[in-house]
Amino acid sequence: MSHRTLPPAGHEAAAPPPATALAPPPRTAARPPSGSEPRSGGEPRSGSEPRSIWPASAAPVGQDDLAVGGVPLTELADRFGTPAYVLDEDEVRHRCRAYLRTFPDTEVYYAAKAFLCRAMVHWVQEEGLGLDVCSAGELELAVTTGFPPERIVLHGNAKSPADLRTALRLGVGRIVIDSTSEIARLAVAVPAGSRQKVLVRVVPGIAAGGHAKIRTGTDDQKFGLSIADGSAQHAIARVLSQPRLELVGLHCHLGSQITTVKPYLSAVRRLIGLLARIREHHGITLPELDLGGGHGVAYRPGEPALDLASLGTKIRAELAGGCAAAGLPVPRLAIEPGRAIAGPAGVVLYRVLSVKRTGAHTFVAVDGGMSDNPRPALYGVRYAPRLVGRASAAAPEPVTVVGRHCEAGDVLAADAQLPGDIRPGDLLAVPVAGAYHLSMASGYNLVGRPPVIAVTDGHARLLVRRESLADIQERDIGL
Ligand SMILES: Cc1ncc(COP(=O)(O)O)c(C=O)c1O
Ligand SMILES: N[C@@H](CCCC[NH3+])C(=O)O
Repeated sequence: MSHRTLPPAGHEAAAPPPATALAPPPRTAARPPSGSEPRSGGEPRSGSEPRSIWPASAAPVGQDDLAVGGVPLTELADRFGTPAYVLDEDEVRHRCRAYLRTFPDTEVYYAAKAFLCRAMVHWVQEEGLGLDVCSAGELELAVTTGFPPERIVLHGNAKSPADLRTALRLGVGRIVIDSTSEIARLAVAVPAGSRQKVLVRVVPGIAAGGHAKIRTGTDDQKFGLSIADGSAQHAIARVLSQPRLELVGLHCHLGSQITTVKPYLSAVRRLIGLLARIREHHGITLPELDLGGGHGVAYRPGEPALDLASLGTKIRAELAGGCAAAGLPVPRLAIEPGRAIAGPAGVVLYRVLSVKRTGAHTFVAVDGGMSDNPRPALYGVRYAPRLVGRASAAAPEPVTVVGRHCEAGDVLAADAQLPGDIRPGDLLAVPVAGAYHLSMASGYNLVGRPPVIAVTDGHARLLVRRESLADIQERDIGL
């Protein structure tokens, strides 16, 4: 389906919540690709029915190839080279729609840090989502692409003067206060006669998230203001004393890659408690509650994923019950999914450059690495690459897929299963590559960042070109 023929944004908002979790509704009759596995959305399916971690459009082509968005991956590798990131536009759009259907009456902000480019800005806007940004860079890219600034929320634990200036100049809808030192700094920058809507990011004291480095709901980390030690309450009082700041609500983001609903419900309870105390002390009722993102997806067959339908139903029930008990009106809800929208829509293609068999391991080295995907090195996460473009009768063997960088820790997929005859020249495809790969890419070893290619309806188009040596050299102005 081309995006030109899509219904207008919000068109499907009145439909009943889907039976699926983060999965898009069924669109094609394509069979899941061979060797595939649970859907990253973790949607409930009957019994032992196989589920896929690939985009819903993924379909086998002949004996050995796989098409995504109707385009064979071997064709993409030949045309655009490797490494290359492939983004299934329909998958992104359907994930946006699944959110809007599951969370009616909610502001759904796509978290741009997961992955942003101009096309992504268009897709998210056309589907009717807002945008969560955390720098002047993300903000400028979005607004200069035409995204309405009033539907943007700005985050950051250490917003620079340029971030704040840009936010005020462009007129962002909301700024999330993350520290007390930011309050006066922001207030003086707001032009006389106007008011900036703000939320205060609070730390509810809840441990959740896929790895210690990405848990942000507890007191022992850098984000937000603690409810337990009173910093949140103190910041709220300071904000309320600033006439140029309009406090519209509370924000919390528990962490990332959360696969159960329970921590979100605990957060709702604690935030309602704080809303009640704010009304008691300050006589005001805050109208908004932003629960952040963090919705987990499966990266490998059998891994758990957050059930979006259950999240939607249970959050609404908790909010309604808790507010009724506290005598508060139900605030307008906001959420900020990043990974669950972009992650499963992406596939990365690598070419095998060498295969080394040591005593204990087989190392399959490819032409990318930790410079385009630092996640395994950062969090020890695992991926499930597969061979495409060559039929192999060899039995699968455990291998370690490594990158090309000068680090022994440059691992892309530990304990992966690939055919025993894997060899240089083979093409590997890794699913669930759309979030936090390229957005965290580095310039290590000056290899240049890979391109991003959109696929839809059997067509491929370049969204972001490969970073060339000329790009790299241009920045280095010499002596
Ligand atoms: C404030 C905030 N909102 C939303 C997100 C998006 O998180 P995720 O991509 O896990 O949904 C993040 C990143 O963890 C974040 O820091
Ligand atoms: N970058 C992390 C998650 C942190 C998200 C940003 N707060 C990941 O790759 O999983």
